[in-house]
Amino acid sequence: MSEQIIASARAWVLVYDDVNKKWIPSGTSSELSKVFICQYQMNNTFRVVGRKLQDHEVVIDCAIPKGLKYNQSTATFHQWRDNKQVYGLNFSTKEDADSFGRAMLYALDRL
Ligand SMILES: CC[C@@H]1C=C[C@H]2CCN(C(=O)[C@@H]3CC[C@H]4C=C[C@]5(CCCN5C(=O)[C@H](Cc5ccccc5Cl)NC(C)=O)C(=O)N43)[C@@H]2C(=O)N1CC(=O)O
Repeated sequence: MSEQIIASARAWVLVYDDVNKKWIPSGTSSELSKVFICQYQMNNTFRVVGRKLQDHEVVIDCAIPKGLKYNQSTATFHQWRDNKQVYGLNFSTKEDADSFGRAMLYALDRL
């Protein structure tokens, strides 16, 4: 009854380098990852978790706060920010982006 996966998609996980004004891969190398939206039912919280397909390195693990502004920039690139950084998901397919985006909106709707 703990954590429920409500979405999974393939994407390159990026963070924005504000100094050099460019996207850099999150983690030690730029590799395709599996990204999930996980729901904790007992306290109705959600988070985005991502792990590299190859070595399972955790490349993202961030809470989805109530009121988050989730920006679907393009059909395959979605992004959002927290007080520390800007996260970007460069999805491998439009379908992956669509299903992840729908699950994100579902989560934001329930918070
Ligand atoms: C993987 C390469 C990548 C692929 C796709 C395209 C799509 C557009 N795009 C960007 O980076 C766009 C272009 C302008 C730049 C300027 C600033 C940025 C960067 C930092 C955040 N941001 C905001 O616009 C945020 C968004 C937001 C709105 C609302 C809520 C939350 C947020 Cl985060 N606006 C605020 C006000 O925060 C930004 O996304 N930017 C990506 C891109 O060019 N490339 C190619 C490359 O980089 O070579």
